[in-house]
Amino acid sequence: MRAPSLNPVSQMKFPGQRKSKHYFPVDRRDPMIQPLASPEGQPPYVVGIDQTLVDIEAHVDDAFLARYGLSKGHSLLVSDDTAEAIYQAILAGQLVESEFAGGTVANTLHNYSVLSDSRSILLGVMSEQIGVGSYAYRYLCSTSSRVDLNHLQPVQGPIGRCFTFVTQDGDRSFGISPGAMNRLSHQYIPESVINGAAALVISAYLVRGEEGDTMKASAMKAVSLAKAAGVPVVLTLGTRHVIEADPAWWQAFIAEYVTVLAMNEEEGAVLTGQQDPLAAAAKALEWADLVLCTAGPLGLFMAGYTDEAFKRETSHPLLPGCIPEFNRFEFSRPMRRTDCQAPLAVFSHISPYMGGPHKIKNTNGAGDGALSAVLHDMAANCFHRTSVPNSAKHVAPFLSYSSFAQLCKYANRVSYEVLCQSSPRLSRGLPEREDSLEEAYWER
Ligand SMILES: Nc1ncnc2c1ncn2[C@@H]1O[C@H](COP(=O)(O)OP(=O)(O)OP(=O)(O)O)[C@@H](O)[C@H]1O
Ligand SMILES: O=c1[nH]cnc2c1ncn2[C@@H]1O[C@H](CO)[C@@H](O)[C@H]1O
Repeated sequence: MRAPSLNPVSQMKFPGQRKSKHYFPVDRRDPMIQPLASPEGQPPYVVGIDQTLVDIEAHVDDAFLARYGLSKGHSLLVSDDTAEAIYQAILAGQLVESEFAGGTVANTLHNYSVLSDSRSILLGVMSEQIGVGSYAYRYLCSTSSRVDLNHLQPVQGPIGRCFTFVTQDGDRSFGISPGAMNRLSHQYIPESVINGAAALVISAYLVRGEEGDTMKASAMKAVSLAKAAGVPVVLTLGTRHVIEADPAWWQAFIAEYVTVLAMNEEEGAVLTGQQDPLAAAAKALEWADLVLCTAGPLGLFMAGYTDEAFKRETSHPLLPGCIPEFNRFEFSRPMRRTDCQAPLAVFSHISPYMGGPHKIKNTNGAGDGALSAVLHDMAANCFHRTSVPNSAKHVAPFLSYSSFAQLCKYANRVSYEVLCQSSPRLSRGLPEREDSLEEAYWER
């Protein structure tokens, strides 16, 4: 097992220059501003709850998916018998490409920690007895040492398995064999950990359990604590099937608890009834404060609120869409609707970075990557607020350090990196400076 504590980190890596203009002015200090935090001050952390599982990746054809009742592009639970049959089939065909820690929230935390070089905390279960080479062992081996696993709940039995099937078009479909992944007890949701976080990340998958599973109740405890403490709750929708089972329940849940909603256009369509990702993001603003809607080869959209008093007009070309010139105020920074005296809805969009990688082998985790970038920017804002509280950046309670437009750029860049590394978990962060960026892309 790992050492109980992590290396002390008193700094946090900031999102960095994603454009030549200062994305974060790390080397330009305003002499009038005194940083107040002591050098020992701890940077913020992000906490998340996930179903602990390992992705077992295999490349198969559509007929294979049909044979085992899987749904293309989605995540379905499979019975123990089906899991065993699948496992034998992929072993016999020597189809296993990799076995790697997965889980949509855990991927997001891992990537957050890689990008920020900073701490995140994962809540979930972990097998009490771990043999070398077991799934639990692989899980621990492929999680960043910046992800704090000290609060995991020990359980009897295996963690979950996520058969990750990549088809020829690069799309991914999941079959989940849950093991003990849904047994998280509310006693392993520490109030102090939730209350001190820059954000709490959960996924819609957490409610998908069987009779007797405790995960949903534990997640509900966490969101209630976060709400009471004013900690932003970040919900990622995970897969269409979970939402379409009861969209009205999700709408009410989001309205009650969620600050930041992340979804792809399919999930957005079942939640809101709007096929168009921009329209879906706009509709979701009825319930959430900030929305990230990824749309595969179309890039991604963000929607949110800013106060009329702080709106900033873009210098980019105005874009057409179901909301004409929707990006007009994309240089504004997001705020909670209730923090705005006169809330103004703001939208932004970006096309895939460099048009997307030359060849995409696997799109698994591209959306999780985008969300980890948004979390990094939100946590950087918390860090800056405690370090330089009298900065003009904090005249209002903004949710992120950067504007909608910059958030889109950063999220999109991280998705591209996930696609290039062909893995939902980044093994390295982004370059400090993107020398090629200006000429190659932003200045185009
Ligand atoms: N085919 C593609 N070409 C170019 N860029 C892509 C492509 N697919 C995905 N991307 C990039 O990745 C981002 C996220 O993709 P996508 O909408 O597929 O995420 P997702 O379905 O939520 O993924 P996951 O659930 O596996 O994390 C997009 O906004 C885009 O920047
Ligand atoms: O039921 C689930 N719970 C948690 N994570 C899941 C589930 N199904 C799939 N993924 C995870 O989603 C990631 C890509 O977004 C994959 O890495 C996979 O592990």
